[in-house]
Amino acid sequence: MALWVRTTMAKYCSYSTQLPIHFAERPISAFPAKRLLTVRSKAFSVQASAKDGSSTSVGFLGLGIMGSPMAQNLLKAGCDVTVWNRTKSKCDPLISLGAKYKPSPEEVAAECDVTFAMLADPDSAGFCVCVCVLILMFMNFTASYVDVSTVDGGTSKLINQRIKSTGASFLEAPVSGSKKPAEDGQLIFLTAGDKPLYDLASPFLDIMGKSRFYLGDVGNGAAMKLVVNMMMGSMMATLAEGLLLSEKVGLDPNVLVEVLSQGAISAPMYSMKGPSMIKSAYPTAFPLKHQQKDMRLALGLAESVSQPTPIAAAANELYKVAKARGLSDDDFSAVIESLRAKLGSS
Ligand SMILES: NC(=O)C1=CN([C@@H]2O[C@H](COP(=O)(O)OP(=O)(O)OC[C@H]3O[C@@H](n4cnc5c(N)ncnc54)[C@H](OP(=O)(O)O)[C@@H]3O)[C@@H](O)[C@H]2O)C=CC1
Ligand SMILES: O=CC(=O)O
Repeated sequence: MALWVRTTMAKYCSYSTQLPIHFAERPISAFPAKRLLTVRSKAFSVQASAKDGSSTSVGFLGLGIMGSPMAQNLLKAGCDVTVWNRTKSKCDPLISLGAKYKPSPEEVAAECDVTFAMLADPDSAGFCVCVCVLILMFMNFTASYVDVSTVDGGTSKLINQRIKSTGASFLEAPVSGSKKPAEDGQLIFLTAGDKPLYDLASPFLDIMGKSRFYLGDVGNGAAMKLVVNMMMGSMMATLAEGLLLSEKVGLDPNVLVEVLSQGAISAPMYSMKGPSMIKSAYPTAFPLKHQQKDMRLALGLAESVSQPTPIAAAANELYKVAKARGLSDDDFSAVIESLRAKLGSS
């Protein structure tokens, strides 16, 4: 079946990095209407059993820095979890904790009542939906799909259309909070889309997170996440400037971090990241390439409504410089290196 789906999908979209463009261009009407065979009884049983989240099968696509601990928390809470990751080896620790494994995203979606996707960017999120859509149409008429990746609203709306065209329901639910909050089940979910699915998914969101916001129509969750991360990216760039300036004028940057922590502009991020930035250490919690992606998407959002965002635009340039210097996979706090280069202090 998986082979058939892949062959059929190849008619619609290639597996290249350009796939989401094909995905975007393909009209919904291109999908056949076989789902008229819909079997509704499963939907009712899913809704009934999911009140405490206990007997709903959960799929998880994408086991990177965030996806792995999120799936792990679901397993630890006793959920029935099936995983897939492009690099299979990242599934192994989850399998040893009791997760089931499927070799493709579409097989996870076919198998599970609710499938979560935690993928890198719009391209990879679009890819997974693209391959899942056909199988949902033919095999799992009552499935639900929750995308927790950070993507732009346009991508999220397309994913929503594609998933809805199968009869399945869709929730966008990007998260605020990094590696440690993911490990600790302390994420903040910024959700939008099908309200019944929000209710269905809430027990799982509550296992993985400390709070959840329901923001209405698809696109609002993505927009909220991008505004938050645009501000976070600018704040990090400001911290980098402050640390380097304090050093240049002979102050101890560690004292600056302490002063910041006691004043009106204190932020957990400054206290967490400042000390390691001073030591030029950037252990990755939030990869710099993802922060730059979020700045880019946020600037696109601002552009779409003619909102000036000059500070974020300037910060984005620093992340681009850092990427060009080979720091994509370091923590986003490595953005300080682009200023060190500029100021000639490294
Ligand atoms: N890290 C953080 O602090 C936070 C991250 N986010 C967002 O969450 C998402 C995931 O982040 P994070 O876990 O840190 O990222 P990682 O880079 O650690 O993981 C990315 C995941 O996407 C998969 N992937 C990448 N490209 C493709 C592709 N072309 N096809 C299929 N799968 C692909 C990777 O698979 P593989 O293992 O094979 O590479 C991996 O599972 C991003 O959108 C990020 O912006 C949100 C909040 C916090
Ligand atoms: O997206 C990153 C985060 O820390 O939130």
